Amino acid sequence: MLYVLHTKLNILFIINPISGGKGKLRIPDFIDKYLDKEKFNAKFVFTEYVGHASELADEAANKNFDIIIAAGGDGTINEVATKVLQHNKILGILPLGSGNGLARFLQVPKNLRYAILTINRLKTEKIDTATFNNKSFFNLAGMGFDAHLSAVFSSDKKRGLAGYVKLGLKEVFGYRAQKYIINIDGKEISRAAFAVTVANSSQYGNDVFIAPGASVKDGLLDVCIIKPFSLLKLPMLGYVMLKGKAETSEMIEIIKGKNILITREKAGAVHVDGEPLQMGITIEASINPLSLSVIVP
Ligand SMILES: Nc1ncnc2c1ncn2[C@@H]1O[C@H](COP(=O)(O)OP(=O)(O)OP(=O)(O)O)[C@@H](O)[C@H]1O
Repeated sequence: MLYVLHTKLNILFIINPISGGKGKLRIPDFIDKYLDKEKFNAKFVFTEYVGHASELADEAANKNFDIIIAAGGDGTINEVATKVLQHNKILGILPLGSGNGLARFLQVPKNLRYAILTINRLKTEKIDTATFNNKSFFNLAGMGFDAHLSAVFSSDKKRGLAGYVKLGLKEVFGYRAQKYIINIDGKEISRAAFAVTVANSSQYGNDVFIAPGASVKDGLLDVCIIKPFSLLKLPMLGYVMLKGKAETSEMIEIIKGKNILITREKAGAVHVDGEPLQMGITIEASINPLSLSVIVP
């Protein structure tokens, strides 16, 4: 949908200063330089703690903001989009995170100037959103090694891709697969798995594809089961994901569905769009088709 404007739209940029590990103090000036002032009344705010983006987005939606921009990574998008969805507003993305999984799927330009010009054009599309128990997610949610790593990463001072890879390699050595019973639209399977990811979109970020065939417009979730593997095969797993070949690899099983119930051995870590949380033994995931308006190129 393309908007034809008679009055200016109020737009709030919620900027996470720690996303992606790079300084962002000059970002408001940069946005101001390229944003179309004929179309928008803009305000900028920096987040100060975990959960702050969600509070700011809720407050803005309750006031008269039409569009709320998440300037950060998937964690920031999660907080902002959850409130945008609740209030039926429009989400925009400036991909300033470490991985930028959803932004990459939507092909929002990584170049900040082009990403701002994308906002100026104001083309929107509806995308699917999903829930993981009572939490909304937009890119990926999961358990197993992914969740363990996101918990360790969140307490690490260094963000960015290099920090993530370094930590991943360190943590993978001590990690043991767990058993899961997974019910997908009424069909039950039992699997030992290194990780179970429920994907709305296709990648963790940085073009590492766990669900290359996933789409935010198909009304389906992709349940991706990484099977237990010998550490000698770790480079192969990396290769398969970087090449977008997870669907044909013997190391990963992918099943599409709408309503997923996962029962695991013990309660503990999960991740929702890369942010660590604790949940119980059973986790229910479901899809809300074409429920969120997002600015796209
Ligand atoms: N001022 C702040 N200080 C510390 N943490 C913050 C602050 N503002 C936001 N956060 C938290 O930062 C976390 C990481 O944000 P985000 O996911 O956007 O970046 P990232 O992890 O670098 O990128 P990606 O998810 O794309 O890999 C989120 O949990 C968010 O709540």
